[in-house]
Amino acid sequence: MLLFCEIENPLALWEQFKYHLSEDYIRRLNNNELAYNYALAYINRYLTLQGKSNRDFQLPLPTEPVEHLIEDEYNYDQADEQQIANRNIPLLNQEQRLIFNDILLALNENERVPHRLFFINGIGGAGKTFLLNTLLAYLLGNNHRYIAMCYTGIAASLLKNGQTIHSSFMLPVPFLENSTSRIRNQSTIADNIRYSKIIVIDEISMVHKSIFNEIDRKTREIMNNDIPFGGKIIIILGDFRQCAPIVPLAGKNETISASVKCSQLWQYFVQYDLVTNVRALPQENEFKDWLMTIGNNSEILRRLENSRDTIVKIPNRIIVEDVTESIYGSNLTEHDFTLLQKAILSPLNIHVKDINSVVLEKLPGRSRQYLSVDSIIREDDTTENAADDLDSAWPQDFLNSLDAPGLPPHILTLKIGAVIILTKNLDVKRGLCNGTRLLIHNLHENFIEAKRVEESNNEPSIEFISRVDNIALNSLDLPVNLKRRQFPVRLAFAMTINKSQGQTLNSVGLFLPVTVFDHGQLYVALSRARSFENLKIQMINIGDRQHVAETPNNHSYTVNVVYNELLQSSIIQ
Ligand SMILES: Nc1ncnc2c1ncn2[C@@H]1O[C@H](COP(=O)(O)OP(=O)(O)OP(=O)(O)O)[C@@H](O)[C@H]1O
Repeated sequence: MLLFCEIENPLALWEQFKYHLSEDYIRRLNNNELAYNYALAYINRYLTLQGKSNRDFQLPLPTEPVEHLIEDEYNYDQADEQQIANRNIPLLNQEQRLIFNDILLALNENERVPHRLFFINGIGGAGKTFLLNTLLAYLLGNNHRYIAMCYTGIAASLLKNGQTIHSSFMLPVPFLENSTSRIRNQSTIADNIRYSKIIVIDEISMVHKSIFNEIDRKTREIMNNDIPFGGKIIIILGDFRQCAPIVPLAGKNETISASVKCSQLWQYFVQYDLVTNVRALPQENEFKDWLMTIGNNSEILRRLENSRDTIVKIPNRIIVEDVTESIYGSNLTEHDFTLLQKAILSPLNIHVKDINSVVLEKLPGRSRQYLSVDSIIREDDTTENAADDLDSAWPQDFLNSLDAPGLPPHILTLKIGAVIILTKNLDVKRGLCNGTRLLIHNLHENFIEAKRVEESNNEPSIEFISRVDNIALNSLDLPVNLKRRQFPVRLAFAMTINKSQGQTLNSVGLFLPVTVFDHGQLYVALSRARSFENLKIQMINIGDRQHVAETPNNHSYTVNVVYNELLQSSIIQ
């Protein structure tokens, strides 16, 4: 609430509810005043992870130094973790075991492994998460501290004590070329980094080089030395066939240059490969092999003249005329959880929106509209006159018409039974992240009830989503920043390919009214599916760039964009 709901008087709220907020501590400590201190310290620690503190909300700080006494962010039972590690270590396959053993040798400063920087190059389904969680359980089982972070909240929620990179290192959003971490060297977060032996960064292909360099700079500063990453063991993981860091309006060179492979630090990493797909069933191997040819761009039908793009074959058996009909059929029913396993992907937002409206129509029942309240973010010292000027320069109608990736729409049209996606990290630890998909259970005036199915638990859990302030910082190409008060959700029967990275789906439709335009997009879209059987593609003929075969003997084909430089082990600039 403090972070997203602009509460007018947080102190009054605290005074009214402090007993309830501190109940657990009161029961344990039998001392109300001390318990309030613990609760305030807990709130402050949570806010610190988001770059704020109690002071920002006029809330008191604890009057006694209890910060170090509140439960550790690390929520674990050492014996349990040891058990998990003991169970999983014998299961590691040869590739996983080699990496695991080398990391332990580095941890024990054994001279057989003199390097401390590991890059694990893994295709999807090669067991990266399994290996990581085994390693993390081993570390916790032996009381070693670590930091596990990912580019997206969704991936972070799959790792034990995982967090996003931005919150682990308190990086501003957006992170600009000369932005820096806001961690104070004397803070608990700095201590956590100081005493962690290992730092893990997953989804490394999406991480911008300047973020990577800043993590290195900050770690050296905290460790007070000049060794790469302060001498810590760094484990980075990823698949560079997937989408690269997002750089607005970037061409090929800017995109490549934003990759961590172009950082000076890349040369110090030792590469390990995980190439065996542990997840694929034998009957899916043909599909996996085809995916690799797309990801590596190794079977090119032809090259387009004067273009970086290449043309690849698409098997005719997965081409359909109407992908919406193929994936969703004619009618949908409410409370159908299988919808969460389906999605139609497309390169551009405009087409995604159209499909979402079409599929929403297929659901029975009346739709409900929620309108946002939009405003321009004002500086704290804006005078009343200046505020009036701002309001007349940026009228409501114009603000309402703005749309930016990551921002919910001004007019949000929903129905019970619709699939939605969160546009904000609400609670990474509980898996409520930017990218989490949920099914609407009920719609109310001031909140939405939605259900999701967690991987570890087949019983759907119910979540309550309320309106929050959604901020579009520097993403609208405007000299001002927009604040939109709206439920942080969008419809998600369809989504953009970039947004789908990291999603696992049982039934995937790909809609290509335009061809893909960025590195890795075709591979990411196709690899959301697990076999040819659950993948359907609808394409529109676009000259020599994309074509649907008229006869079974003809090829269907489309554009594939792969920057080979990103697939090489190092990039010479
Ligand atoms: N050594 C192993 N023994 C038993 N099961 C394993 C092993 N390695 C991986 N698995 C299982 O294989 C499946 C795929 O592994 P995992 O999710 O770790 O792959 P991944 O590389 O993280 O995939 P993705 O990149 O697609 O998320 C999971 O169900 C995992 O539990």
